[in-house]
Amino acid sequence: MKQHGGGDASHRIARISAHLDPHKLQMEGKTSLELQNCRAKGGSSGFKVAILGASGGIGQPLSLLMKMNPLVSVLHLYDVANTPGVTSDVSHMDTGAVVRGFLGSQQLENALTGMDLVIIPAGVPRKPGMTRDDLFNINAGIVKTLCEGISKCCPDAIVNIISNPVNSTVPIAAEVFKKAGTYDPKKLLGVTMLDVVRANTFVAEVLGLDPREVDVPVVGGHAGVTILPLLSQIKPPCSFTSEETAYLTSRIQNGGTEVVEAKAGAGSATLSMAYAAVKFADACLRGLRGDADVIKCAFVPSVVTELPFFASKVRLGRNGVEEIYTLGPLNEFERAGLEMAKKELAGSIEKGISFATK
Ligand SMILES: NC(=O)C1=CN([C@@H]2O[C@H](COP(=O)(O)OP(=O)(O)OC[C@H]3O[C@@H](n4cnc5c(N)ncnc54)[C@H](O)[C@@H]3O)[C@@H](O)[C@H]2O)C=CC1
Ligand SMILES: O=C([O-])CC(=O)C(=O)O
Repeated sequence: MKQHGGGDASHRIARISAHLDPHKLQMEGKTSLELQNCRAKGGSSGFKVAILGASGGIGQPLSLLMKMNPLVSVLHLYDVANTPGVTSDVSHMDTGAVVRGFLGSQQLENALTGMDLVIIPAGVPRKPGMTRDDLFNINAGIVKTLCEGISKCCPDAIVNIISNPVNSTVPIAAEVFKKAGTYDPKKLLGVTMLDVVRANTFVAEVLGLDPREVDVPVVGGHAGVTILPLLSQIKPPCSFTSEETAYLTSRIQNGGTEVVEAKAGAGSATLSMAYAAVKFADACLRGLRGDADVIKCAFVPSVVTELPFFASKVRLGRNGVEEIYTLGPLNEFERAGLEMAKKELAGSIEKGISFATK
């Protein structure tokens, strides 16, 4: 019997089950890209987004939240483990995005082909007593390989890097893209949104405000003293005692460690990170759509300081980062913090560059 929407019923059912199982696809002799295209026609108009590391602590809630984002028409979930289960689960949500799963390195290229935005939370998290830099030995190689895939399959995509240490993994990504001849500094962004999310929350707590009314710029990088909240520039404008400033700065800088210790060996921030990653990815997509005044903090290739990468407020647009804002007036406490941040950042950036160019 012919069905409305094209194809007979048995073919349509085969197509739907194949979309959930890449192995069935190969048996049918169709490439996953062919299938992706035919499925995408049924989805809503919007952007194509891939999550690399989609089965992890961050990856799973991030997949859930991106499936809920109306700007996403196609959502590719890639990991080296467990993507069939995560994909099956998320794909039952009755939202517009079409979800497809990709398992293992042989499926990386299909996962990346045609993507507008690639979000990378792949890699190991901290345990108590570790610094983010202790993750370098494992995560540097993971990010390098994934970025080589991006260069090959979706060189024009916006890339959001979550994997730690962000202060080094973003420079690694830049070097991989340079080597491949695909580097566009406007499209590479390290995700520091969680620092802003925490800063807004902790400041709101101290001031007795709704966190949604607070906006704290956080600049520098994403580890310890490189996380530099600019409390003198918060919205709404407020002043703090020196005790409040010291307490808030330290709590924001150590927010990640606070979660690592509370989880006691079970990992680091995942739920608040997924929330922050979606907030940031949504801003990138709104920028791509052409919305005006989309401004967020991110760790990007930058000339704001003498360092080649730095986190500050950026304006997101159709080409990615369209404007990077200067730091504005800093008070004495922040100026001292900036010097400490730059010193540590310089070493982490250099470490990433030399890893990728060796
Ligand atoms: N930028 C930020 O603000 C934050 C960054 N992070 C970082 O995010 C990363 C992930 O954290 P979690 O999700 O908690 O870790 P997790 O261990 O729960 O998940 C990581 C996932 O990556 C996958 N993976 C490993 N190697 C891969 C590869 N080569 N290709 C694709 N996937 C691969 C694993 O199979 C796993 O599913 C860590 O490096 C962590 O430090 C965590 C919180 C905040
Ligand atoms: O602290 C960690 O290891 C994870 C992270 O980057 C954060 O929560 O800010």
